[in-house]
Amino acid sequence: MSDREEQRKHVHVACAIVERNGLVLSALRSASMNLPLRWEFPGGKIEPGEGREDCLKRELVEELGVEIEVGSPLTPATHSYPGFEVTLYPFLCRIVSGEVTLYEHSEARWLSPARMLELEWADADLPIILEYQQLRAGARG
Ligand SMILES: Nc1nc2c([nH]c(=O)n2[C@@H]2O[C@H](COP(=O)(O)OP(=O)(O)OP(=O)(O)O)[C@@H](O)[C@H]2O)c(=O)[nH]1
Repeated sequence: MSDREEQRKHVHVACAIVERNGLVLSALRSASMNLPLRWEFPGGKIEPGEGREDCLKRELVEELGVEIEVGSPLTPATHSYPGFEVTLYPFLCRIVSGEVTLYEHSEARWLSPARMLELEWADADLPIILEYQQLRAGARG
């Protein structure tokens, strides 16, 4: 690996696939955020020494004011954006208390899994969405 690649910023992000009544929660990044106006799964950067599940629980309280239960992981996805790389660690989750309140995002929507790709997602999310759609299509048999 060259010095340049070693110095490239790589962020590790836990993200929540929050399910309720067969729908999944998506959140729109606000115009002031990095990757503005792209849809994403709520979550954020894992802090030093923090577990992925603990990160998710913290981020969901900070971003949306909800407490969640963290369930099974899906496959982590790594993506190169201009200027940085990200690895996303997705987990199936459900809300155990609180109402979704937008503290950082500009919009939130509950989507059916089959219609998720009608929105413009952050590029790194695409493999996660495809895996999730297969999982849920399989669950319906
Ligand atoms: N939470 C979340 N972040 C994602 C997703 N997909 C994706 O590429 N990301 C990227 O992962 C990073 C998450 O960082 P973050 O939300 O904690 O922080 P940020 O860059 O918005 O702001 P900050 O650096 O001021 O904390 C962002 O660069 C974001 O663009 C996703 O589905 N959920």
